[in-house]
Amino acid sequence: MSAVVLDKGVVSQFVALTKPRVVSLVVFCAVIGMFLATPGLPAPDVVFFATIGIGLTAGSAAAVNCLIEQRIDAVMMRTRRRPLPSGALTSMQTVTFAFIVGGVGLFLLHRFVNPLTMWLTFATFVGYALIYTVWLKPATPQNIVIGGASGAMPPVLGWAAVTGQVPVEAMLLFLIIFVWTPPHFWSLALYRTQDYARAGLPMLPVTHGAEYTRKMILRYTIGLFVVSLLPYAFGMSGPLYLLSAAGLSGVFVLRAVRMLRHYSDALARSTFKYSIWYLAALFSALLVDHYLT
Ligand code: HEM
Ligand SMILES: CC(C)=CCC/C(C)=C/CC/C(C)=C/COP(=O)(O)OP(=O)(O)O
Repeated sequence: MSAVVLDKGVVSQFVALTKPRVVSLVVFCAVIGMFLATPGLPAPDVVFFATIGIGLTAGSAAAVNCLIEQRIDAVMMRTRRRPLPSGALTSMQTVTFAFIVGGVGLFLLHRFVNPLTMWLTFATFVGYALIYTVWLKPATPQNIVIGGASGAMPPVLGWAAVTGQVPVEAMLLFLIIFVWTPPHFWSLALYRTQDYARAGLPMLPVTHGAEYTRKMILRYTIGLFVVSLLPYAFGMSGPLYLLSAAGLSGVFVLRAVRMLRHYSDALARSTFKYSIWYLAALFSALLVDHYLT
């Protein structure tokens, strides 16, 4: 048994279950929320336990998603090599892992951070691992718009961890990720449409076609342009952030325009990658602005 547990290949399969790259950005946004929540520096122990607790719970949510979607993952080119469809891990191993990792995460939040953060993180877990995965994803092309609410929670969790409250500033950051999620996901869905069609999932390009999806991406990036300026409008950030947000969001809008006019899978793929750098850079700008201006 211990030989199996210590096997390096098995460990990397468990790590893969947690969707580590997605969770890294989730945790990054939560940590930025922690630093923005206070004029000085947040207590190091709170930052430490909140980061680990939110990261573990998010990883557990991703593992539950992998468990529930293993049959779907098996028919999509992008996901068929994941630990469950490839047979590297069993459902039982995944349930046990998700239960332990999520349980430890929530325990740390309750014991060393505060109960509000634990409950909000638990609600985020339920929102993604159950409501989005089981109910919304197979039911409606608006799945990621509604489900995006749980993906938008990380800065709120960070803020709650440090202050025990969820003020309007935290909700502005929620709004930014909420409006960012559709162009993030639909850019990928455009060049993965065949995958989603084969899996029978009602993603927007499958149900409404590529051109409609590209129009919606443009609308959301314009919305994101406006929403990304709100931290400045609300006096939460200064001119350094304003310039960064306008530049980053402007490039996103231009990319959406280009995708609408001259579509190629390569452009959609690079726009998807841009969406990830966009969020990381926007949140970094919030942080730099917070301490420098
Ligand atoms: C409901 C909301 C969301 C949906 C439906 C969604 C969908 C996706 C999908 C399908 C992928 C490709 C994953 C893969 O190839 O394994 C992806 C990648 C990614 N997502 Fe999202 N996403 C959402 C929210 C978020 C949020 C909130 C963040 C971070 C704050 C995020 C960060 C990332 C990152 C960093 C990647 C790249 C992973 C890699 O390079 O392997 N996503 N997303
Ligand atoms: C508890 C907590 C803080 C949770 C954070 C919420 C979270 C994990 C948000 C990210 C959402 C995500 C990984 C979407 C992938 O979509 P998908 O599952 O449809 O993608 P797939 O096709 O690659 O499985």
